[in-house]
Amino acid sequence: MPLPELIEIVPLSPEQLQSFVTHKAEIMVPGSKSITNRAIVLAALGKGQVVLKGALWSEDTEAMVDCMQRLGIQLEVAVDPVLEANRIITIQGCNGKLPKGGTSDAPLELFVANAGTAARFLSAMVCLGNGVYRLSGVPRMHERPQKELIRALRSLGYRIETPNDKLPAVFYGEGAKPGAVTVSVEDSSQFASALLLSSRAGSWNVSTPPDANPDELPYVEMTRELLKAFPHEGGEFQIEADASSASYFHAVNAMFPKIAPVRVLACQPPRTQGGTGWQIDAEFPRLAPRNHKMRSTVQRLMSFLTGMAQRVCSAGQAPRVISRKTDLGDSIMTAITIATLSESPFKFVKLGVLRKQECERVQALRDELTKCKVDVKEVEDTLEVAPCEAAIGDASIHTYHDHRMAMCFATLGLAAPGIKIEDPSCVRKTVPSFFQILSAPPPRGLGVEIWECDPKTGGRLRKLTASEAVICSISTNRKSYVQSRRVVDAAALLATQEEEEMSAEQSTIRELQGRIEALQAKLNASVPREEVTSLTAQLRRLEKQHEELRSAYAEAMQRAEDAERRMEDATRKLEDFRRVESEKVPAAAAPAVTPVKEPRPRRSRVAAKSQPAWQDLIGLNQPAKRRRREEEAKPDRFVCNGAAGAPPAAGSCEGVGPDAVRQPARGRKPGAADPVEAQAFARPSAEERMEALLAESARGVATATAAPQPTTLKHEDQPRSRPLLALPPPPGLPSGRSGVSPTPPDPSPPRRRRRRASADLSEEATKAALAEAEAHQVKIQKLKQDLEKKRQGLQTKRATLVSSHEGLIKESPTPAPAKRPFQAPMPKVLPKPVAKQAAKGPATSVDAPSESEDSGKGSGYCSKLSGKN
Ligand SMILES: O=C(O)C1=C[C@@H](OP(=O)(O)O)[C@@H](O)[C@H](O)C1
Repeated sequence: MPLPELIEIVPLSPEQLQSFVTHKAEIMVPGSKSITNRAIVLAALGKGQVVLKGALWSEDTEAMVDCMQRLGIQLEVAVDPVLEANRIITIQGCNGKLPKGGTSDAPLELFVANAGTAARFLSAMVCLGNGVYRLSGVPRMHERPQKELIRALRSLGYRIETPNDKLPAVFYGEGAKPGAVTVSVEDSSQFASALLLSSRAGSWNVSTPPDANPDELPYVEMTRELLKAFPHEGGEFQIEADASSASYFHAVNAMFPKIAPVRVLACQPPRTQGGTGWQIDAEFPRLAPRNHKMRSTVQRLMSFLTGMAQRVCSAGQAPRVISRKTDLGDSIMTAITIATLSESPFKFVKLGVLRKQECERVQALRDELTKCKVDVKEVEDTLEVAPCEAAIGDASIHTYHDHRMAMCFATLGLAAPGIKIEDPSCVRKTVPSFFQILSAPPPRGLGVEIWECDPKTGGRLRKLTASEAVICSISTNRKSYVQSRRVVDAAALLATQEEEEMSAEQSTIRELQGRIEALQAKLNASVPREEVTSLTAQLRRLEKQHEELRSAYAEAMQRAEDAERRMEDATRKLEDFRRVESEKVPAAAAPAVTPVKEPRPRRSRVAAKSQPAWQDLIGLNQPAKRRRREEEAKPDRFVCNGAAGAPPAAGSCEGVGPDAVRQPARGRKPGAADPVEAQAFARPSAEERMEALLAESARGVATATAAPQPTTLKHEDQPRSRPLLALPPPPGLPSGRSGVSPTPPDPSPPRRRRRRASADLSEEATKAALAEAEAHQVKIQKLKQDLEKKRQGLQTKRATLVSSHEGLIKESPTPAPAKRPFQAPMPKVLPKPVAKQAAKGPATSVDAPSESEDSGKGSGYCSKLSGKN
C-alpha cells in the first residue's frame, strides 16, 4: 500500500523533545545505495560467489538486481536479520562474461527506472556482454546526461545507438576491448565510476582529466576504494549504512542541538575519525547548519563570541560556504533545507550537478524553500540562504518525484509547522522506510505525528499509524519480490512500448515535416519572384494608363454629344428661319408647289446612338452631315397644284427644290423697301448665323475632344496612319460606337476645313490617344499572355508538388498528419489572387476557370489574365 498522496508532518512537541533528553531515538540507517549498486556490479563481474550484507533494498537497488537477473547473473535476495530495510544478496560472479544478450532485432531489454547508478554502471557493463542490449528508464532518466559515457565507450571501440546520446540506447556487447580512456565528470561522476567498475573485466585503463581535482571527485574515490577492498574472487562484503540517508537524522540533531534527539547507528564516522571515508556525506554531522535558537546556553555563548569575533574581523557576518564538490555529496540538500535555522548566512556552491539529477534540484530547493518563507537566492550554481527572521513553514511541498526533496522537507517539518509533503512515496527510491522511522515510537523511531491530508483542500483527514507509514512495495522475500517485479515489469514494458510507439510516430512526423519543408523550399525556389513582381507592377501601371485613357475617351464622347445637340439646335433654328424667309417670298414668285415630305427612314435618336458616325458625333463631318440633313429635308417629289405624283411642268416647277425656294431670297438685295425684310437683313444672315453656330459647335467639339490626355502618352510615337475608327472601342463604351466605318473623305470645302482647324486638331489628339490606348492594350495583352504562360507554368509546378505532397501524406502510415487536413503549402511569393486561388485547391485550377471568372465578376489575377478585364 503506498502512502497517501499528501501528508502533513507535525513538528516535535516540547514534550517529545523533553523525552529525548533521557532516551534518545536509536535509528538504524539502511545500506548505502551507492555502495550496494557498485557491489552488485563488482560481484557479478567477479569470479566466485559474493555475499553482500546490509545491502539496501530500495527502488534503485531493485532495478539493478532485476537487470542483473535479466542478464543471466545468478543472484539471490534474502531478508537481512539486522535491518528489515536491508537485504542479503548472494551473487554468483560470471567472470566478466555476461550470460545473456539479445539480438539487434530483439535486444535484451533492461529497465533502470530513475536509478542513475544502474543506468551508468550497466551501460559500461553490457558492452562486455555478448549480444545486443537496450537500456531505458523513466522519462526523467531519458533526460539525464549520458553523453560523455557513451563517447568514452565508443572511443574504446563499442557500438552504441542512440539518437541523442541519452537513454534509451542500444548497446552492442563485444566483450573485453583493452584500451585507455579518459572521461570527464563534469555532468556526472558516475561516468568515471561506471568505467572503473567494469575496467577489470574489460581491460580498460580509465582516468579522469588531468585537471580534475581528486578532492572534487568523492564518488569516484569511493569507487576506487571499493575496487581495492572488494572480494573479486568471492567472499563476503558488508555494505555501510548510507551516509546521505543518515543526514536526515543528523539534521534532527542539528535542528535541536540542545537535546540532540537521535543516535544514528551503524554509520561510518568520517575518515578523520577512523572511518573508511568512502562516503563524503559522513562529514554531514560536522558541517550541518545548527539551529541557534535551540542551542544550550554554553553553545549560544560560544556562538555569540565567535560571531562577535567574525564581525570585528570582517565588518559583517561572512556566510559559511559549503561546496557540493569537496564538502558534501547528496546530503548538501539536507544542509540547504535546514540552513535558515542557523544564525549565520550560508552559501552553497558548485551545485551544477544537482540540476541534472532526479529533478532540477537547485530550482526545486529554491522554489519550495521560498514557499516556506525562507530567504533563499539562486545565483548561478549557488544557493544563498539567510537566517530566518520570521516563522517559516506552512507550505505544501512539491517533491518532483525526488526522494531527497521529500525527505529534506519532512525533516524541516519536525521544526517548522505546517509542512505538507506531496507524493511522499517517492522516498522508496533510497529509503522506503523513511516515514516508518519517523513515525515509529522511540527508541526505534521518533514518534512523529503524520497526518493524511486531503490533496485538494490540504485539510487533515486522519493520523497515520507507524505501520501505515511503510511503503509496502518493499518485498521481504524472493517470491514476493518476483511478484512485485512482475507488476513493475508489466508497467515498465507498457511504458516502454508506449514510448517506442510515440517516438516512432514522432520520428515519422519529423521526417514528413522535413520532406514538406524541402518541398516548400523547392516550391519557393521555383517561383521567379522578381520577375513576377516586376511584371505585376508593369501590368498595374499599364492598367492604370488604360483606365485614364478610357475615362478621357468617355469624357470626349460626352462633350461630342453635347456639341452635336447644340449643332442640331442650330440647324433647327436655321431651318425655322428659312421657313420664315421662304414664307416672305411673294406668292407669284413662288411656284405653286408644296413640298411633300415622303416618310423616309430617318435615323432616330436611339438609332443614331446605336449606329453613330464617329465623325458626326464629334463634328468632324459637319458638312457631310449638313448635306445629309438637307438631303433629308428635300422633298422626294413635288405636288404641283395639288396633283400629287406628277412631275412639275418645265419652267414652272421642274427641278425646283429648296434651292428654288431660296433663290429669290438670295437673289434679292436686302433693302429697305420692305421694313420687315430690312429688319430681317439687319440681323446677320442665316448663313452667317449658321456658320457662327457651326463654328461654335466645332469649338465645343474641339474642347470636348481635347479632353485631358494621360501625361504618360507620347503623342508623336503613336501610329497615325492607322484608321482611327478601326480601333476597338475602349472598354466600357457601347459597342455600337466602334462599329462605324472608317472615315470617309472629307467633303467640306477648304474654308470650312480652316474653320474646323481646332476640331481637326482635337481629332488628331483623339486619334493619337486612341492609338496609344490601342498600343497599350496590345502591350497589356502581350504582358497578360506572358503572365498567363508563367502562371500556368507555376500552377503546373505547384500542382505537381501538391500532388507529390499528397502522395507523401498517403504514404505515411501515421494517423497524426491525416487528422489535420493538409494545407497545401502556399507559394508565398505568388501575387495575392494566385495565392487565393491556390488556397481554394486544385478544383479552381487554371484549366477549369472559376465561377467568378465565368461570370465576369472576377477581379482577380486569373480573370484579368483570361482577358476579361
Ligand atoms: O556514484 C554515485 O553513487 C553517486 C554519485 C552522485 O551522482 P553524480 O555524480 O551524478 O552527481 C550522487 O549524487 C548519487 O546519488 C550517487
